[in-house]
Amino acid sequence: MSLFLVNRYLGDDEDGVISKVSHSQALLTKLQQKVKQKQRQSLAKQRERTGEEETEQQEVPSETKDEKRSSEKHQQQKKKKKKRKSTAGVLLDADSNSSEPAGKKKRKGAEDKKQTSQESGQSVVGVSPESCRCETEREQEVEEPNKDSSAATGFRVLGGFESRPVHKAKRVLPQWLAEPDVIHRDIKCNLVPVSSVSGVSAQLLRKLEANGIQHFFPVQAEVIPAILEGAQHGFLIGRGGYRPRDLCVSAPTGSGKTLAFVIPVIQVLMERTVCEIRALAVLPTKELAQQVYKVFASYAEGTPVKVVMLGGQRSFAAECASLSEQRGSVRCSRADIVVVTPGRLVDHISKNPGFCLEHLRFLIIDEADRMIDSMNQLWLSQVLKAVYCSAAGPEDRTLFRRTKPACITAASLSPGQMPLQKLLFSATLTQNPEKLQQLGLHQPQLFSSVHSPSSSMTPAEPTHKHERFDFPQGLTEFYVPCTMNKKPLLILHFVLYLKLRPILCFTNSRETAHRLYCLVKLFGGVQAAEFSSRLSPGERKKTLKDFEKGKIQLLISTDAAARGIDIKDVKCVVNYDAPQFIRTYIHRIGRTARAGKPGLAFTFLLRIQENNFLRMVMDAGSPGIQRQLVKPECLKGMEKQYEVVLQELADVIKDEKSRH
Ligand SMILES: Nc1ncnc2c1ncn2[C@@H]1O[C@H](COP(=O)(O)OP(=O)(O)OP(=O)(O)O)[C@@H](O)[C@H]1O
Repeated sequence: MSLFLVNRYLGDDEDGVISKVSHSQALLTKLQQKVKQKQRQSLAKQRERTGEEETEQQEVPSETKDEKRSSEKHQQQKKKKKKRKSTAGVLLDADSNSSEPAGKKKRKGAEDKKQTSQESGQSVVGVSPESCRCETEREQEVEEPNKDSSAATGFRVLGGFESRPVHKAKRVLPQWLAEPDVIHRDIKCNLVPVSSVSGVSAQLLRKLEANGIQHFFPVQAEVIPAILEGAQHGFLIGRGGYRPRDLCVSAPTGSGKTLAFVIPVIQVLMERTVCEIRALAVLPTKELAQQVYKVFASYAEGTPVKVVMLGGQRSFAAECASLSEQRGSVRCSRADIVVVTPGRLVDHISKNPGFCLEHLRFLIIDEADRMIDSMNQLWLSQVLKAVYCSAAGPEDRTLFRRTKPACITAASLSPGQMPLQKLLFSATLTQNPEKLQQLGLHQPQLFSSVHSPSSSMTPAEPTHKHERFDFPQGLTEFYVPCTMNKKPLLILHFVLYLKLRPILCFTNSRETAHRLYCLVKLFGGVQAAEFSSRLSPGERKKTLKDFEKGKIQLLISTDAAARGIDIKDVKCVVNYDAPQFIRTYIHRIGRTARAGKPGLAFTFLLRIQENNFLRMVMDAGSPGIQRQLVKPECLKGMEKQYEVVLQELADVIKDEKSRH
């Protein structure tokens, strides 16, 4: 049985006369006949009107008779048609009804056409087949408007073809970036008692309290439960057999992001039986890796969890020995958590056969935006290769297995998949989806405290031109208009007379840092130190320790200390050289006003730098930067000594250059 029946119009006679001829031929002949009839009919009418009827009768009597007959027949046919159409019209929608009957329109149109052709002097008598076809076409043209009318055809005409203005495509953020889980900005007003966050063991709670932590900061209160939730059925299998979502955390400098991953990772790994590398924390510099290692080690103490740091301070062989040992023919891991810099990580993946990442559960990427920028080192692809190197084949019968992430199907989830979860942290996490895409995130979830148009907008709104970041609540920003030669006097004025110490002072190059350090030392009266790649890792470590202990009043540093370094009670940050990029500015000033405490940030600006710098800061979402003028009289007293010191400095630098 056919589902659809297609009825074709075969003319008025459906008596089977044309059944032997092909339908199309029959239709064509019929149409041609009709055209002729119409032509004759209209000709006759015209003659009647112009009084030429008699003459015409003499000339073509037989034709006229025929015409009359055909005209009568035609009239009858039209009546029939009209009748049918009016019946069809009853079935049509109200909007398809035409005020004027279609047949009438058709006639009127045809008549109008004829009139026009006569006016233009065209003879209708003896119409050639060519002109006949032309006339037919014209008639069809006149009929066009009637085609629109569904009343004429009996079919409903569907709409939606009218042209509309084309709108320019808007750029939209993926939903997970546009609608993040919001982290409260104000630390002090949103403290959460540590005991009220479920899933943290009594042992860790005791440790937190012993370290003076009674409350979790907002970022910790949000992120710790989220990580624990992804591992609530253990670290070997995701919730419901699925891979947990990767997490991205964007919260201000000093807001406590380190503990937000340290606590849940240790909590999850405390329940492990076999020691294998299950968490890898990757940080851009040795100092930062050292700092994060310390926090991990402090909370892992007293638990079975073992933490190892790979930062290049020890020999490669010593690091290998700390990672695994050989017991007979079996390799045994000696680390559950490894804290590492990208360079050293790649070294161990490629050169250390005892470095096994096949059991990795957490990949923590701290200072994630910087790590994305250093992606050209290809460390991430090396890690993923090492994680999935022994991807099991179909013959594998182990309880849990590890296969490269692909489409989720019933078959792909059986046996259970050992998940790898990426955890990204930064104070200036990029919201550029193209950059984040390089990390191959799985159903990412964003935690952010940035209430900027770019993050609060709906996915349908365009992205904001400038990236916006969150600034620490307790921070007050200033800029100090100055000239190049007054900068050293200004910094001395800050330390000696304003007593803003300890000061962390940033320069744009290690040469400037060194010159300034030498100058301040020659000037005297200030305990100063420098911090840059001029120093060995050991010297840098000692310098930071002395600064933390309060032995150094003025630490002059390159951007080596701009990111992540957590030094308690830095009262003031000075940008001796204005930073070129907003991210650098945010990380530099974030060395003060940490953990909800107050702090001051000053930026020395030359006249030509003012406009661009201030615009950059305001565009980034700064709550406001105030102008701080230092009167020339305040510096007058130091000028004489400064001139002398400048002479000495030239000799010192010359001396140093000759020695190298
Ligand atoms: N719940 C808490 N209670 C009290 N102090 C805390 C708490 N959490 C973290 N801190 C302290 O706050 C300081 C800043 O923490 P942390 O270094 O983790 O900040 P961060 O967000 O990683 O900053 P950055 O972006 O600059 O790296 C540290 O000294 C830390 O000990």
